[in-house]
Amino acid sequence: MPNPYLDWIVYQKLCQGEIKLPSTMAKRLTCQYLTGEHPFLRYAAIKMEYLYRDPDIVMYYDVLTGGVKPANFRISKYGALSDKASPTVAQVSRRVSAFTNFDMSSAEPLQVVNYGIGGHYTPHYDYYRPNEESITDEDGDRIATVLFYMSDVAQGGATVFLDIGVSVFPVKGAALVWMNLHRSGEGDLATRHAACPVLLGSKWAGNKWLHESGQEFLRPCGLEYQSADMHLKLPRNVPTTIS
Ligand SMILES: O=C(O)CCC(=O)C(=O)O
Ligand SMILES: [Fe+2]
Repeated sequence: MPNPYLDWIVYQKLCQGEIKLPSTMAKRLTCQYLTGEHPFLRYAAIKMEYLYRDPDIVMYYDVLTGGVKPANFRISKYGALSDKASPTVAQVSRRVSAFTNFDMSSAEPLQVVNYGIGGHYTPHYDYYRPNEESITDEDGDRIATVLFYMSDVAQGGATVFLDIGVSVFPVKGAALVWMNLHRSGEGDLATRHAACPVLLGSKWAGNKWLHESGQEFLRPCGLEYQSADMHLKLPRNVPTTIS
């Protein structure tokens, strides 16, 4: 486990956007317009930007153009919406499949969350740790996370990856996508992440967790297994001076 004191310092620095990626990683990051056969992509190419490689963390811009609005009849801090709930929710799923190319039949319902001032989420993994009970065994683990930013946040509210030193500040209408599992199916320890406190404004986010089942041909599994000490080899981006 990471040193809790250093972890706290790194968290704070990432939340303030003060940790830069090493140039070896920055050089590997590309931007492109996603085009393809899917009707949604033919209608409008999506801008995608790699924010990290292996684990791949990708931002897709303008994927929600006014599509999801919080309902005015029920405002709560948290809600899960199935595709059957409304055509808009089903449309979000279709859009995710258009830009990720993943199969949506094993995905969880869209989880919509609102963080007020001070709202945050402490560091965690989205996949099930070996000692945790899986809620959907038959569909496998959460292979990827799709995090929609449904609002801009005036200040704070970044999504940060503590062990690889990545900060992502919310951009309304964008979706952040990352792979949680190695190709072998084991959880990737480098995906440990947190939501930073909202300092000003409010943050609306939507989570869509994609599961392994149905992706066999879309993302073939690999044979390399994660060794027990793999986390020790992560490219840690711990600041060298602590003030
Ligand atoms: O809202 C965020 O930035 C991250 C949320 C998150 O990690 C989660 O809901 O699992
Ligand atoms: Fe998460």
